This record gives sequence, structure tokens and C-alpha cells, in this order.
Amino acid sequence: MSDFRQRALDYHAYPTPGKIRVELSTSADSVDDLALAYSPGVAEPVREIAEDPDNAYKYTAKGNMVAVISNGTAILGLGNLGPLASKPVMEGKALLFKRFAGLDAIDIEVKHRTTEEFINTVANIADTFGGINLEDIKAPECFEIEQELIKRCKIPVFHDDQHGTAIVTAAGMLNALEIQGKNIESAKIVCMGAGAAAVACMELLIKCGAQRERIYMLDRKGVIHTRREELTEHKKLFANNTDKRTLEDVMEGADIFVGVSGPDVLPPETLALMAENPIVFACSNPDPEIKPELAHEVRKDLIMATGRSDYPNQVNNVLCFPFIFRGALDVRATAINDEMKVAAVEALRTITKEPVPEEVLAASKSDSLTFGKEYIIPKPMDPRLCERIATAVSKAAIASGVARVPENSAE
Ligand SMILES: O=C([O-])CC(=O)C(=O)O
Ligand SMILES: [Mg+2]
Repeated sequence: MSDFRQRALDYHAYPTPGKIRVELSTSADSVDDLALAYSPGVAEPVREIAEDPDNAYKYTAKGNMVAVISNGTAILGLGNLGPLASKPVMEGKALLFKRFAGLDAIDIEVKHRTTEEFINTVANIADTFGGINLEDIKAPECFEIEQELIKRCKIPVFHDDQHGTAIVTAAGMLNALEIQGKNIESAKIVCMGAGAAAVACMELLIKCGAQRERIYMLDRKGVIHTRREELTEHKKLFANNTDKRTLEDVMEGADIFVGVSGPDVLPPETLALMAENPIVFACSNPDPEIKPELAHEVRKDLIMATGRSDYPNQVNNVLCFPFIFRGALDVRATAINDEMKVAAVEALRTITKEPVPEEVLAASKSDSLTFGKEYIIPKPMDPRLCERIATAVSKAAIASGVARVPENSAE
């Protein structure tokens, strides 16, 4: 067994199995404590909440608690491995929520037959939480699931693989384009993958100025074009009126490659076909569409990003989901809308251009990090992210009318 594989397994197995646990937030030492915490004292907040559901924010952990919910149908770039196998990833997301944004998060893996059954399960438990982070649910079901749950739940519901990934991709991409001296309006974009992340990334890039007809999306059958039959609703939105059919066809002269598909699907010879100063985001986890070493060998003029922590430019939704939920929950937002997403993009872009704190340099084992080809997006352990993104998101929630309490007054 490789050393890294064994270390990863040991990390999960010791000192206790898994990565999260529940801790008490109040004293439970004396008989008096128990009388307050449990019977008879607990009856008082019960009555208060029965009277007014908003009192749940005052007397329970609801307001600082996120549910990370998956059915394991699209675990990272690994595929449909079932709900239980997704548990390490969901515990991992809970770890990140806590570590980076101080939010308590609990993983829930749902076994179900129909999409409707999944939606009902989540909708029926939603009131327990301050927000719901949907994770690693395959397309096209994920679109209906998210839309329906947004309608049915009073709390924010956010499919991280769509919007978290899209927000970080848009921020990194706009910065990379600036460095490469290109503009998004005229960029020729190739998107490898047509799942949740692909569709959301391309829609957000279009909101940022990209031209839909200059986007070429590919699924397992090749380029998605207008003469293809049996396209899902979401793929139809990206059907390009083109004669091009293969990855090589569309990579000729492309400015941007976004990979949200699977490992090693971008051959170096194909990368070589791209326009001058290309941008490659190979975001499949854990293994990118092309290895950075290989890509840099072929193209010296490249800006390269992956979803991983062990290379420069980590374009991963960890840079978004903890903080967008922090901002949303701080003002008890009823939703995470486009205004809040754009605020997160802008905050991420701005932070990248400012001097990096010493502790971030130390944690990332680098001497300097300055805005440029090897630093287009902040590092996940940057302590500025929480405060800056959350504040920007809270403000956008207030301005767009989805906040239920003013900033800093959430109890
Ligand atoms: O977990 C990660 O590293 C990013 C992610 O959401 C995914 O790949 O599905
Ligand atoms: Mg995911």
C-alpha cells in the first residue's frame, strides 16, 4: 500500500474513527444543571418554540447548524458509490465548516428510491437546521432536487457542487484572465463535463460576461451540439450550433479549459492546441483532467489550477461554502441568491490582490504569495476569508431583501 494511502486511512481511523464529534456547549455537572437542561427546565423553551418557531434560533443550536446532505450519487470525481461511501467526504465538509467558519455541521447520508423520496426526506427534517448544504448529488436530478427544496424550505438550501464550485471558478477565472491580458467577453471556452458543477460554472461565467455561443461543453459523447438528440434540459442550454465534434476540434485556439469531469481526460497534445496564454482549470477531484507537471511541460505560457491542496491555485468549493453559509446564517437569510453569490465572487477576487498575512505563508510553506500566475485565488487557510466573504454575503442578503435580521444582531 502506498505511504500516502496508508496515512489517509490512518488519519480517518485514529485517534477515534471519523473526523467529527458532538460536544456540549453548556455545563451539565450538577443536579441543578440537569434540572435546567433536561426535565423539568427543558419544557420552558419547548413552550416558547411552540408559540413562535423563531424562538428555535434563541433556545437551540439551529441557527449555527448546517446539514451536509448527500445520496452519494456523484462523490467527488469518483462517481456513484452510494450514500454510506460518501460519509467521509460529508464528514470532511463538516470539518471544513467548523474549522473555517465556526459553524456546526452534521453529515446526513440518504438512501432513497425516487427523487421525490429524497426531496421529501430532506424537506421533512429541514427545520432542524439553519441551512442545508447539498453535496455530491448527480446531475440531472440535482437540479430538480435543489429547486424543489428551495421552494419547500424556509432556510437556505445550496448545492455546493454547483454554486460553491461556480463562485470559486468565476473568481479565479476573472483573476486569471486579467493576468493573461484577456477578456471574458471574447474568450473561447471549453468545458469538459456536463454535470452539476459544469452547468453552474458556465452559467455564472455567462453572468460575468462570457458569451454562450463561445462555450463548447462536452459530455461522454463529445461536444454538445444542436443536432444531438435526447439532450437533457440543462445540456440543451449549452448545445452549440457547430460542426465541431471532438475535444481536439474545440481546443484549437481555445482560451479557457474548465475540467469538471474525471481524471486524465486532457491529453498533452490537445492542450498544445490552445491559444496563446491559455487558462486550464482541471478541477476533477481527487485526480485532475491533466497533471500540472505535464501541463506546464507542454505550455510555458499557461495558468493552471486544480481542485487539490497540494498544487498552487486550488480552485475548490472550500473557498466558498463555509463562508457563504456563515454570511447567510448571520443574518438568518431565507435563501442564498445571485446577489449573495456575486458578492462572494467579488470578495474572493479582492482578497487575492491584497498582501498575504504571514500565517498563510507559513501554513502554505511559501516565501511569498503575490497576485500572479501561481496565485490567482486565496488559500483556504487564509483567516481573512471568513470575515470578508461572510460580511459581503450578509450585506448582499440585506440589500436584496432575503435577510431576516440585521447584520450583527442575530442572537
Ligand atoms: O470535495 C471537494 O474537494 C470538492 C467537491 O465538492 C467535489 O469534488 O465534489
Ligand atoms: Mg462535492
